[in-house]
Amino acid sequence: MNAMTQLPPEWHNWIQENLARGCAPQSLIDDMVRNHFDPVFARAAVNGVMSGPFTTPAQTQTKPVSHTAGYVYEKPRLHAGNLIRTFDRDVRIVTRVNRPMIAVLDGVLSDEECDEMIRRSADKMRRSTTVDPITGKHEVIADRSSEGTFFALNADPFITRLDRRISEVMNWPVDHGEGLQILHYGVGGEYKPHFDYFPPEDPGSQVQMTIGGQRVSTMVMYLNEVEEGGTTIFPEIGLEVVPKKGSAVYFEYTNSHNQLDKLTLHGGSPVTRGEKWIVTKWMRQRRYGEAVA
Ligand SMILES: O=C(O)CCC(=O)C(=O)O
Ligand SMILES: [Fe+2]
Repeated sequence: MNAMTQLPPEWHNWIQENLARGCAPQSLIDDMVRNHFDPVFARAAVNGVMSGPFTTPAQTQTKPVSHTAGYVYEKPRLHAGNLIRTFDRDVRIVTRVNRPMIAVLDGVLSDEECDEMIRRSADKMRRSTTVDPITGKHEVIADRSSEGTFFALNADPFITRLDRRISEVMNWPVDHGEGLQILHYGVGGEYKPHFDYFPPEDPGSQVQMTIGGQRVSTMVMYLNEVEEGGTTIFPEIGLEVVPKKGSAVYFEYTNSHNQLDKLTLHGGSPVTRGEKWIVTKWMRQRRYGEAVA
């Protein structure tokens, strides 16, 4: 039998989900090889997902990245004005940075929605097992530390409502969005500075971008108050956003010429007291799930 050298979308999700749960990368590569993937390809695919922001904080590494010089700032996708009216909620813009394009938004989620999101995620992490997408067999991986989970687009009416509101706030089509990704940090938990876009020189980036193209924008929503630490940091410009339940930080980094804005380097600083729950939305250039040749 020929080894597989194309990454089907279900395997892309499978790698993403299991890395987010803290599975050892080598165990995922071994599983893929057992399922007839070419070993070199399997390693590139897992590395590619790892170099994206799907990894748990402990696995994240910064690496030198080269970028297009002279990023051209176009008209922001985010609405002008101080208030964004979505179909079911008004969201207030409290701070804007123009270069890079960053905004802090108030009231993206209600307190009840934040609580519900945490409840559902904690439940999901408890129940999580690894599912082999070919055999459908569920397996519990012993070395997993449940750090994150995600909700497929339009998973149920609650998620659908949030996906719709978030797409209106980000002013980008709902079907260009990846599923909502939840991350939980305890004391000491951090997310080292990284880019949310796929650096073109990383071998795994090509694999990532076969589905929906490059990422264009991010919104990180805070689900709880963090006692101390846990700010979202933008080291290139010295900005720190303090988590506030229901608020969010939004930023854009890919323009219509496919240039990438390296000033959007960002991370989550260590939580020094309490805990931190966030939900992140990443938007793609095209419909997510739409493969390109
Ligand atoms: O934890 C944070 O504040 C940043 C999270 C982040 O960078 C991401 O989810 O891509
Ligand atoms: Fe990020």
